[in-house]
Amino acid sequence: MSTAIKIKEINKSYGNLQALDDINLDIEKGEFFGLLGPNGAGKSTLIGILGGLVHKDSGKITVLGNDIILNYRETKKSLGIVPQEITFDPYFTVRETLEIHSGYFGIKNNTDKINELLAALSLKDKAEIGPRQLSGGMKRRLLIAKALVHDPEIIVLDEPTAGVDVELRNSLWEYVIQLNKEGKTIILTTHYLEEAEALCDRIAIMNKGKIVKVDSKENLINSIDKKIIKIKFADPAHELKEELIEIDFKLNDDQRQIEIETAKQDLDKILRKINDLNLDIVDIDIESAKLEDVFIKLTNSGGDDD
Ligand SMILES: Nc1ncnc2c1ncn2[C@@H]1O[C@H](COP(=O)(O)OP(=O)(O)OP(=O)(O)O)[C@@H](O)[C@H]1O
Repeated sequence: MSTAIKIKEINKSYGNLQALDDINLDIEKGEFFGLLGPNGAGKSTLIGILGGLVHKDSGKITVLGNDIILNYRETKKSLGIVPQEITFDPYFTVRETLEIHSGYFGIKNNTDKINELLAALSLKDKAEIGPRQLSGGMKRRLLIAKALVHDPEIIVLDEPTAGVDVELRNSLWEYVIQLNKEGKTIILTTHYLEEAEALCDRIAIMNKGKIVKVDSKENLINSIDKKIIKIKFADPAHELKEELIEIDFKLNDDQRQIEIETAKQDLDKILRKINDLNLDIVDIDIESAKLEDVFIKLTNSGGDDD
């Protein structure tokens, strides 16, 4: 794979606040890359620098080999950035907005691409109305369409599903997955960690202006030594209390269900102990660590509330 984006020693301060602190990151062509972090971690600042909206203090970024400052025009063509904040000119319809935006890239007749985007983002029947008449979720989809009219190689989605309902979220992901399969590089920031876990190949976790970890999703999840075992018994399992005395576990009120959080290597020992008691098991469920566990460990914060 060759490099799509190379970020080298990027620093950015706002007064006394160091929003980005020596950021180094390479994103390969064709990757589905996740950029995660709690509020204020610096994700949007980094994306703003990439898109030429925020001035970096130092460092260098190249996009498909082009320096973002020296080769500004080439960079713009390669990137489709969907920003977090929604802004539109209220005087133009959805279709006109997309036609005008195509014009910024020197694309004159872009009807096929515009129709493809309107269909893929379920905006077809809204094509002739103005952005003011769109709901929040529809506006966000128009923002995505706008970023893609020039068919960029690299697509950056900054919180694209905030305020988008589940059905449309799914169809949006289907479209983005298809673009990724066609070879487009996707960079995603999201606070929905289960979304990042389902979609991304590789993930960078940022916190307080720094990248605290970059790795494949599998390696990140495997780095957490945790299993959650849930077992349901046919009858109350009073005897477990004593048998599992040295293990941390939760037994529910009717004593018919037990939940144990354990290191992977203790799994076998615990299951044997339970088996030795000859309890009648009606259901068993073993859960692995989730991306959210990694996120919390590395940033000391939860995913959904930030
Ligand atoms: N224009 C600005 N002026 C001053 N401080 C800013 C500015 N933009 C961002 N910051 C600060 O820089 C830090 C990084 O903000 P940034 O928006 O990049 O974080 P983020 O990871 O995108 O957060 P979120 O998940 O909330 O979007 C925050 O502390 C923020 O308050």
